[in-house]
Amino acid sequence: MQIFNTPIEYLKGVGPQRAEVLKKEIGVFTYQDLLHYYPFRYIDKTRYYKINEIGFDFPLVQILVRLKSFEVIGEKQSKRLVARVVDETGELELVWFKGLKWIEKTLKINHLYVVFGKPTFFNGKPQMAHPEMELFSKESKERGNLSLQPVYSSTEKLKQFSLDSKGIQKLMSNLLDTVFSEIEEVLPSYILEKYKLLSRRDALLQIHFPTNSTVLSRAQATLKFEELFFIQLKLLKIKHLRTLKFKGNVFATVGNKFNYFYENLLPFQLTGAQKRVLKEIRFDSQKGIQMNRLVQGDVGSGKTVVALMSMLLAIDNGFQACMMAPTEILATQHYASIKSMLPDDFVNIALLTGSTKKKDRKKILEDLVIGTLNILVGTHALIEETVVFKHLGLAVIDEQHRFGVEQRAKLWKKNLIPPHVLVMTATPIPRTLAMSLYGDLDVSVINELPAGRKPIQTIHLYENQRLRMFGYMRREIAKGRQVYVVYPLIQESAKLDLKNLQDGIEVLSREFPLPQYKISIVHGQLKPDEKEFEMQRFIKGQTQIMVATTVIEVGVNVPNASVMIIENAERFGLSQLHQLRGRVGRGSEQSFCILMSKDKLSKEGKVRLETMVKTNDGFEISEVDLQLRGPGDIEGTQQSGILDLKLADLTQDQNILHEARKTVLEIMEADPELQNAEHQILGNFFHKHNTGITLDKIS
Ligand SMILES: Nc1ncnc2c1ncn2[C@@H]1O[C@H](COP(=O)(O)OP(=O)(O)OP(=O)(O)O)[C@@H](O)[C@H]1O
Repeated sequence: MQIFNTPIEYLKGVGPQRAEVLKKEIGVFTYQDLLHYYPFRYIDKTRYYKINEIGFDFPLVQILVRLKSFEVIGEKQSKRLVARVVDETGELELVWFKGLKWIEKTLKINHLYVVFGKPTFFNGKPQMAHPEMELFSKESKERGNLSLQPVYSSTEKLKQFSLDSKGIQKLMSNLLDTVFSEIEEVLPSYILEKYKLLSRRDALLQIHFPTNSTVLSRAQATLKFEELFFIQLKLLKIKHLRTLKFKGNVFATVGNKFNYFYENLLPFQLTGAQKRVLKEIRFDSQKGIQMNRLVQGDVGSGKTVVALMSMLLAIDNGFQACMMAPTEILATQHYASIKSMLPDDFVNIALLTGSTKKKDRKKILEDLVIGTLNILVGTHALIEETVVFKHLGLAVIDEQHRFGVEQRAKLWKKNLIPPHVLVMTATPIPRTLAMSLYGDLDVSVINELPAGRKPIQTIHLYENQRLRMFGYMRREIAKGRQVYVVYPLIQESAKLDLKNLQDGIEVLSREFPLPQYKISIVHGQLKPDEKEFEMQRFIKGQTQIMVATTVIEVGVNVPNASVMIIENAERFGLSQLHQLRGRVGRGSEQSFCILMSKDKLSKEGKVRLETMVKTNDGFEISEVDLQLRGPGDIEGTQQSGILDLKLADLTQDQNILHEARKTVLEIMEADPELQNAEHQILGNFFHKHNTGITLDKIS
């Protein structure tokens, strides 16, 4: 095993200088790092193309040509090296914009070259920019036998040390010579057989030196499976260790508060999905095992009431509960909506945020320690050291996936027996991401909207159709409804944001003048109490229009609002648009979402707006979002470690992820300690590669 940790300078063909560049440029420090430096594509080398075959939109090709001439032309930015190459059918231009000096030095007139690249047409002539090229030699003829030529990504700096794709491949060949016999299997053989995976040795060999495309696909599938399998194993192992280490508070009874609320106070019938999720929570919380559950529900699906009833359950069993929200506005909103559902002296409930006054804060903390405070709602202020509960039984985190495994663990530090944890997310997360990001949690889904909701109608309008937008606003306000108008927040320029907003307000105030119409304005530059004041005016129905930057994005609940207008909608991400739209359609009347955009949209911007018009389904939207942006840009993924994926791609490899997770679940069910003979191999891998999972880490 240790051989894989050998520093890369010891590999034949590397040495100290190249080692430095490999480390700096592509993070390759050890043999192992290089072994997992996979090609990012393969060139079909079964043939050489002729220049006169090259057409528009051609794939990567390999051609055999003679170099006739080259020269550096242009100034500054447009400075480039242009080379003229020919074969018996025609002439082609090769162009480089970077690394000119280096390339110029290596080119040899009248020699034969093998050139790879993606051809295009420029000014009517075939051209190839930044091609890879090597002198034609006996060796390249032989390597031509490899029908699929791997391409490794390289950098200008690496190339200066002859580590272009070919150079890296040479190192790979040396590496495999050295370590091949040491590569050990990591997956049990029954899994390899079941999924027709290659042995690990073959997979690693084939991914770097593929014999043909069929074997290559199997090699890729094998390594992807392995990668995703071990992430899942890690997550589910955390979960298992947690159950071993922590007893859970037992919520044995469904008591008076819960029942009274359900029978007398609940203003509507729970949906089937809400009931099911509550049942799951009740079942979990009476087992004596700490609950860690994710409740996923689309916007407006009624998560707050589920959270509240779970908290009542905790209180009925002699515990306290807390609810944590990512922003002050949201925490305040949760606090207000919970209070509004309960009579005054039903439970003791308080709000704690960064702007709670010193005196109030002191009283809250005292009540918390002696246990007279039942529910504490707040922001991240709740996990500060000074906040001490007498007996915290349940923590609800309304988190919009801002918390990863480790952050959640912070909450548990507060208690000998950690509280049950309920994570609520409104933005639907694509299934694959949810599995990876929250793989250690049990998942409940509220997949049903309250009865009587009409699907929101979404309309996309361009600037020259603004009058129609005013029309919608007037009509709805005349019916007694309220309207949101939202402007994007351009983080880099708070001033510009404000200007945008102010211009918008000016126009709106002209169209909707006082005293008939009243407008609330909320933006990031206001103090918390000013924001709160403006929000309250709108919530209470004293104003009909709420103009805001995206501060209202999540969680605001004004059922009477029926129009959501989003200005510069093309600037928003899909999940944000969906969240914003979710602020309307929360009552029983027909609601509208109007997406205002500029005329010229990018391709992606167009897809986003079309998707919004087409569907109201948050899960569908999140899948499109994942495809457009990739997992890296989706909030929360940073902390999860799933971005370190070397090969697997969460968008394309959903099936593999699914199967990997299923396999791990079966293993953890049957043999959680990984002691069976067939699973020892997994235990070994786990310990050797230490994935960072120890009891300390999760305590
Ligand atoms: N079963 C139900 N029947 C009717 N109305 C309901 C039901 N459950 C919740 N509601 C109402 O629907 C609205 C949305 O509920 P809630 O605020 O809990 O949604 P949410 O899931 O938190 O959504 P978001 O993430 O968008 O804030 C509220 O006005 C709430 O009172």
